[in-house]
Amino acid sequence: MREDMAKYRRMRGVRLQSFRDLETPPHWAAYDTSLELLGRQEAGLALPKLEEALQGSLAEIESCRAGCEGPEQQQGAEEEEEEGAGRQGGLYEAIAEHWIRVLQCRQRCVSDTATRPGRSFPVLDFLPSQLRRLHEAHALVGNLSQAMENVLSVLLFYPEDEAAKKALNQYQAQLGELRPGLGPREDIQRFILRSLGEKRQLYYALEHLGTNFQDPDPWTPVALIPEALREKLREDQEKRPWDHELPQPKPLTYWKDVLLLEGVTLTQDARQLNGSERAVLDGLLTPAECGILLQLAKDAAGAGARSGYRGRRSPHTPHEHFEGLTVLKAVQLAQAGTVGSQGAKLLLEASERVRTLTQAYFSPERPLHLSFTHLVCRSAIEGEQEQRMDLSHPVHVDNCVLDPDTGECWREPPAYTYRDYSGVLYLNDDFQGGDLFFTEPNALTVTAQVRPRCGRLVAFSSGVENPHGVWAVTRGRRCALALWHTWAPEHREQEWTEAKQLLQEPEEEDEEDEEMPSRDPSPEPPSRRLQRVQDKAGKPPRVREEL
Ligand SMILES: O=C(O)CCC(=O)C(=O)O
Ligand SMILES: [Fe+2]
Repeated sequence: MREDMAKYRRMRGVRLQSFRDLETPPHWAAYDTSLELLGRQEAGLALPKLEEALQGSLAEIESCRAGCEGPEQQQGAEEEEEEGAGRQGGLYEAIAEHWIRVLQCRQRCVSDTATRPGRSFPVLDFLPSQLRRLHEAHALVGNLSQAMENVLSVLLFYPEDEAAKKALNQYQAQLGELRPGLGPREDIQRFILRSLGEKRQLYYALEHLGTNFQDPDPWTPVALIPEALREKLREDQEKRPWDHELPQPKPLTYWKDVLLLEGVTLTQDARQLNGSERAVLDGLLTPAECGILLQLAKDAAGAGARSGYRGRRSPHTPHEHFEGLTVLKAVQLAQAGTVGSQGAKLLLEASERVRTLTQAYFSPERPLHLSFTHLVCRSAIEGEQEQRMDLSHPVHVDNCVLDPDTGECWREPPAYTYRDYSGVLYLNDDFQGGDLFFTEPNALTVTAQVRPRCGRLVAFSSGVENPHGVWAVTRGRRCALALWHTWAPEHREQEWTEAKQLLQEPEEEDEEDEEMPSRDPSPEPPSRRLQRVQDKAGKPPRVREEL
């Protein structure tokens, strides 16, 4: 059905307005429209839709909860069987059991409401992420009190959320005198209080009565979970929610190399990201490593024109600065003493980590090579953020030229047609806006979003199945390592190999010098070293890729 609909929508002469959707629940319709408007930087127009989506979601949760109090036979047969043992007790046990079922059902309403019709998995953190968008959109149009109410509501879910705390301080500073009574939204306060009360009872029952409880929320405070259960639940949480439904083709090869990298976890798979060949993995870099790479980007930028490092207006938007550093340039700068060599080395190592993971996850049978590696920072230009309509990076496909009107994608130049998998390894989250989003091929309907943070990798196939863009960075500086992989060895990134050789060269030279005392021992300037590496490779330098 969905495919047919998509086909009709793409047909010439058919307009979107020709369709009346009688199936999509109103909160999803409002949610999608709001994302579309936000994607077009129409914060003012998006606000009523965002509010409608949030209120619609809360109303939907209420109506779902009301359905939980029906007679016992409404419960699934499987559960009955599973918990049948409890039925041998007396009246009090039966009442307790019934009440627990009601609570379990009510808690499930959050996931049900967050699951798009026809999809298997809920959008993670549906309510908090709507509140985040609300506070950002209110801030963009200058409604600071409402921005405050919404960011305070985010903090009810996540009291330690650094980005929310920072935004709160900024709003406070901008507002000066606070309106008396300004606090988190009442609807959200009520929702959380009630939900916590229920969770407390369900965790008690889980610990003492051996009943089931799959907490749908990642925000539940640890303090509320009985200590004896925490470790086990943390493990379950990591597996959830694809543990029972995801078919696991060749799980061993799939995970062998991934698990070699300690601390890396799969946070969202393609299903959760509402698409195919997409994944979010966390833990690829430690905070200290992110710090080193951020410092590298900063030092290279600080060296400015002298170093040949390119800091300029973004090629995608006039409202942001854009700095891009290649691995070879990083190593050259390190050799010239302009940046620390630790950063340059880590840049190579991190890109290799990404390659290993991307290959293990998407292409275990066929080697992937890096075709381009780019450390990219996008910075909001202060004073130019009012009513921005543009994106930090417009919707595009990495290996073909997308025609959003027809949904077709032309695999021909100027597209980098040999790109097979893309990866973005994020280094920070202390900026506003800048989420990555995926869309349908119409470049309008947002299907998933990813919030950057240190050590988070979003990896995806580079074809038409993954159109994506980046929302405007409206405050601060967003840095990430962008990488593209190819199956074609002839498109392997030559500069990456050169950079690696250059890094190893001093040791090799020492050895060579010992063996060949007749060689001129005078140190070479970096540029001549580079020249020699290129000669060794025996090929003329290829024109480097751009974004
Ligand atoms: O930085 C990101 O999140 C994505 C960038 C991107 O899509 C690109 O450079 O092609
Ligand atoms: Fe891209």
